[in-house]
Amino acid sequence: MKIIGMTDQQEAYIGSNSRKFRINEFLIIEDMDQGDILGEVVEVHTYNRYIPMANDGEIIDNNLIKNLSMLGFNLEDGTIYLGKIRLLEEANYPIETGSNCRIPKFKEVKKYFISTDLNKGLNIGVIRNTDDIYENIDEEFVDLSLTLENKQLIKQKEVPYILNLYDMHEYPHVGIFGGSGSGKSFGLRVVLEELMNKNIPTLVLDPHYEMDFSEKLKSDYGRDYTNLFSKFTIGENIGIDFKKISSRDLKNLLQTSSRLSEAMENVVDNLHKPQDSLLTFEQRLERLKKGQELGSSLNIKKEIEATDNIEEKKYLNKVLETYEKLNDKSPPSSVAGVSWRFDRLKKLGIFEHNSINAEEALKSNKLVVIQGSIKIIQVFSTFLINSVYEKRRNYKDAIINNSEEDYFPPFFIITDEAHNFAPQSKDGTSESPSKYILREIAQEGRKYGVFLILATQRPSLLDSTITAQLNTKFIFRTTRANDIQTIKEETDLSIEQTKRLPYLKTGDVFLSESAIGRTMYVRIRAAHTTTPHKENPFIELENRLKTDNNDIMEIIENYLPISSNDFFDLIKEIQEDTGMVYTIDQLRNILDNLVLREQLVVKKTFLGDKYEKFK
Ligand SMILES: Nc1ncnc2c1ncn2[C@@H]1O[C@H](COP(=O)(O)OP(=O)(O)OP(=O)(O)O)[C@@H](O)[C@H]1O
Repeated sequence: MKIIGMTDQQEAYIGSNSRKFRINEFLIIEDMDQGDILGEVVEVHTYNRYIPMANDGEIIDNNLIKNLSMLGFNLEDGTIYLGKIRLLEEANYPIETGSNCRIPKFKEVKKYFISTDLNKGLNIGVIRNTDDIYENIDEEFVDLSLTLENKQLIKQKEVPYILNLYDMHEYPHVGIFGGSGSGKSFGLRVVLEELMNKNIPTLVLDPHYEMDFSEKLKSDYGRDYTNLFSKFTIGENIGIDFKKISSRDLKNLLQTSSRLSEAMENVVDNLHKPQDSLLTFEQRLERLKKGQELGSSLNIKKEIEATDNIEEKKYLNKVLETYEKLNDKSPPSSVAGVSWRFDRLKKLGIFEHNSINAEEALKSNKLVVIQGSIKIIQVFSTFLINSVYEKRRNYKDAIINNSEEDYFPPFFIITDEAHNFAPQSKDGTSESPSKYILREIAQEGRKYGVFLILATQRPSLLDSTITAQLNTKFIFRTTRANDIQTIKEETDLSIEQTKRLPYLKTGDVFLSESAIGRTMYVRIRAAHTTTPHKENPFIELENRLKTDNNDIMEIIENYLPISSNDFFDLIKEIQEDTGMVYTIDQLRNILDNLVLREQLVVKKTFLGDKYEKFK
């Protein structure tokens, strides 16, 4: 392996008669004057003079070919392997043409690959094309994980990629970008497992209901995560204490079913009082509606006079009081709009629970998964994130102000589909309630030890203020031009790497950590746990059909052989025996289906069709 052609202080071309170069592999150039210099292969080509190909002029020009001959390459001898090598650190002078190149030893390059101790980092995967270096790696980095290639679990054979957790104090937030099926959710799962391994309190918003860690991929691979996470579903076992919400929170919550008009927003502002309980708010709303149904103060007063029932009188007096206070500012149509939205919200069960258990789980260093639809998570998470962020902030501020405040730990907030929680503003599109708190954390969370990991298929739709604060980025396969454009602007990916983005294999990722200042080509390790949605839907359908058919066969078997003339009596019999009711057509369909699945055979007789067991 030799340096060929024109060189400069950053780049050089390399050629070999026998060794193929691989993209992203690391090589040492033994520069005759400057000593050993480390570089990374960023482009690879092969050249064969007997099979000339049009080239874009980047590498192979006539000068280069002359140069190759002068350096002793035998051009008559078939293929020459060529590569472009980029130095990790700029050299003082252009690299000497003709210098030899060699594969580095692990200890020579360790500092470029491993930026932290194992116990201070997250074991994310392996650095691609480092198998030569892995051969003499330190013992502590051997067999840290498996990779999953073509559905096979493979022993580690490359240098591990350890994401520097402790450096997040300085470079706090992470973006995970990639198109559909590129391996984003899988990568997120690996990061979450690693955070659980380190007992880092983490709040995960899970609109896909996929973040469960109870099922292991393989019994002897990775630890058991069952006790390290708690899962909550909004409306089922987590919700909002109504007493704690502000009018703004309530407006946001009401928007989940559909947008509030300005008039409706005013109704909420007038109707909601601080410290309202669910009951006091509901009663006030109901009284206003009742007053508006009666139509005027005079009508309400007439009703009061007309009734002898003391309770009824009391109630109507309150109706009158509410009506006189609020009617002017509350058009009945807007009150009705608020009222049905409120009923819908209540039906979600969101006010029947609080978030104390989730906050306690965070305080005991667990990973807390919040599940629900995107819309409901948008609103609920705004409330929850505000609440926990405030607790953490108060605690940290209290230390500075020498005052007392309950301890609340540093924590991560993680979400998939982040562009839904913090969308980039475009004229006329609606904002997400969660955007402002996420933006605030993106800008000042570092001060308080609150970190974001935001995953999205559509980086171009994510709020750009937030994107700009994401210091570490995982970039999986991306094909959309405008997302690639955003990635170009927001990361330090080289032109060659950007060109490769649409072709990356699922699970391969460009990982760019500000702390390192360089982008690595990494394969995400096999996760220790599996997603609950792993079943192929077509296999699910097939299994379902099999079970249905077996169930029905168990019933039908008792009545065989069956003649089509007896269908009517048979239906009655089946109903008496099992309670199942079929029409003649349904029964015929069932039997024909069992024939198709070779559980029955049908014979044509002069008395009609006769169904018998398949032998
Ligand atoms: N690192 C990996 N190693 C092996 N297989 C992987 C890896 N990452 C992803 N896969 C497989 O590829 C498939 C798609 O991955 P994943 O669900 O993570 O995609 P995604 O980018 O999140 O897509 P979407 O945004 O549509 O949910 C999964 O079945 C997963 O098992």
